[in-house]
Amino acid sequence: MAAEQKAQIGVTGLAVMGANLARNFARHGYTVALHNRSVGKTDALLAAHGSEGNFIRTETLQELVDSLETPRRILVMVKAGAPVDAVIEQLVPLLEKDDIIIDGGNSYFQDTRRRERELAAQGIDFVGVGVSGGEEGALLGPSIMPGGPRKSYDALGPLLEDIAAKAEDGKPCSAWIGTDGAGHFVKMVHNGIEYADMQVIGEAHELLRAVAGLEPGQQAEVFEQWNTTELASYLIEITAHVLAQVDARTGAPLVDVIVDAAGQKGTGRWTVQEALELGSPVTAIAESVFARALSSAEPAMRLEAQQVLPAGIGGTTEDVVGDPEFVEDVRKALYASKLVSYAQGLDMLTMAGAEYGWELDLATIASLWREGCIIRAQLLEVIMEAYQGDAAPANLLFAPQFVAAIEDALPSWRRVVARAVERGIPAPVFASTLNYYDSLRRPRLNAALTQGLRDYFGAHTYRRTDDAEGVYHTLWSGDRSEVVA
Ligand SMILES: NC(=O)C1=CN([C@@H]2O[C@H](COP(=O)(O)OP(=O)(O)OC[C@H]3O[C@@H](n4cnc5c(N)ncnc54)[C@H](OP(=O)(O)O)[C@@H]3O)[C@@H](O)[C@H]2O)C=CC1
Ligand SMILES: O=C(CO)[C@H](O)[C@H](O)COP(=O)(O)O
Repeated sequence: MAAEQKAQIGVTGLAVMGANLARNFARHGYTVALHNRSVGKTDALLAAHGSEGNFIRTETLQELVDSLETPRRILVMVKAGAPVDAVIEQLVPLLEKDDIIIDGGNSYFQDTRRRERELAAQGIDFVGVGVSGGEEGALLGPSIMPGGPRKSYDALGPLLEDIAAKAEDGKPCSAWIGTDGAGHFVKMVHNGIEYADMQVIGEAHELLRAVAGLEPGQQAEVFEQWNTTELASYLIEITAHVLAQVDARTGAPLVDVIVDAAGQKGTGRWTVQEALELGSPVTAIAESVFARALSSAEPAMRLEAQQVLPAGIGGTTEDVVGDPEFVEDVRKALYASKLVSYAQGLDMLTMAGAEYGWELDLATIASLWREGCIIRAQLLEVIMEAYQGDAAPANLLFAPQFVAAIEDALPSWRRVVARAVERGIPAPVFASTLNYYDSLRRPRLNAALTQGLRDYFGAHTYRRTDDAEGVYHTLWSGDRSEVVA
């Protein structure tokens, strides 16, 4: 390669994601400058894949900066958190006005907002970009959710759209999401939905075994079949693969030798923390985060619980081994629960848009999630259509096609939750999504009594159903007459 040739994009951080994104850019004809803190990863990438395109090897950030055409585009793919700040701190003195730093990791969106503010003051565009698709997606086409200043997308968009996954209609799964941390926020909620999707699939897996008596290998066939229905999605597809996998060491299903303690890196937890701040009821995501915590936080307590806590099962319910009707019930319940968790996540995006001044377009977001990302699913095509046009539903569940789907699934959904409760099989997402659904449609909620109690012990006041304006208090410790507060 000619020494003076400049790269169109630089990537620093060449672990799984950075290396594969760099290769993806190179495969699309871009010259890519490579940098990693420890040079070993750079050399390993070049040794294994250097022939895939034009790469420029650099050892220092100064070399990386010098190898790029201006305005520079530098993709940072290092561990989220302090490493991102460390890299920015080292890069900034080397950059010029209008250069762009792109953070493609799973950064916390408030960090992204802060970084954008700080760098804008120095004339540098900082773009927080959500990237989903894991190792394979990064190489073959991820879903890309860029935030940051709108003008930065003019310089970045064409590159991102080139390497992004393409939906069935040929549209790239990359589009500008909104200012500052909007891209990372949307990726965070994507991951929250990913948690809920995986948790409810896990609940279905447990019920298929405990109630329907299906072993993992048989369940793999069930999931494979479900993947030909409206449940069709990447996570259902790979569930079939994982359940079919036999452990070479023991001959048992691999899933049975994996320790039942789920890890988490933070994006699900952040989604719930932020939902609490916004007052957004993402119950499916919250239950999923807590289910992972319960599985892993206190193993000794779980062991003791198995010894000391009774099941209290009355023996009124029987297994329905191999019963195709129960399997179909689980499938329909899974679809309904999935719809609710998407509805909750999208509602959270609407609330966040209002809070942070982002004009989040739910049709665009659904369109970006159609391919490339972990939650990609046939359903997202339908969700995208539901939000297109002027008559977008206030809640995803109100879209006519989903009202009909839920109506069809409801008897199954209720049977599955009832069966899980009767049998003492945990199904927090199946149950919490059904509770959300029933709460949403119930004319009166028990919140009225909560308000009465709050007024009783803390004079917190309440509003009356027959007076839209007034705020009232009952003199609970006096004569119990009502006064205007
Ligand atoms: N793995 C996945 O499936 C996905 C990951 N992401 C996100 O993408 C980002 C990258 O993920 P992944 O590829 O898995 O890599 P990791 O999150 O494991 O990060 C490893 C990389 O970070 C670098 N690094 C760590 N600390 C520093 C530091 N202080 N200064 C400079 N470089 C540092 C490492 O350099 P060195 O080699 O020198 O140690 C290495 O290149 C993360 O934010 C992750 O959450 C997003 C989507 C999917
Ligand atoms: O962003 C991702 C996929 O979209 C990553 O795979 C993420 O790390 C998954 O989260 P966790 O490790 O908490 O399960």
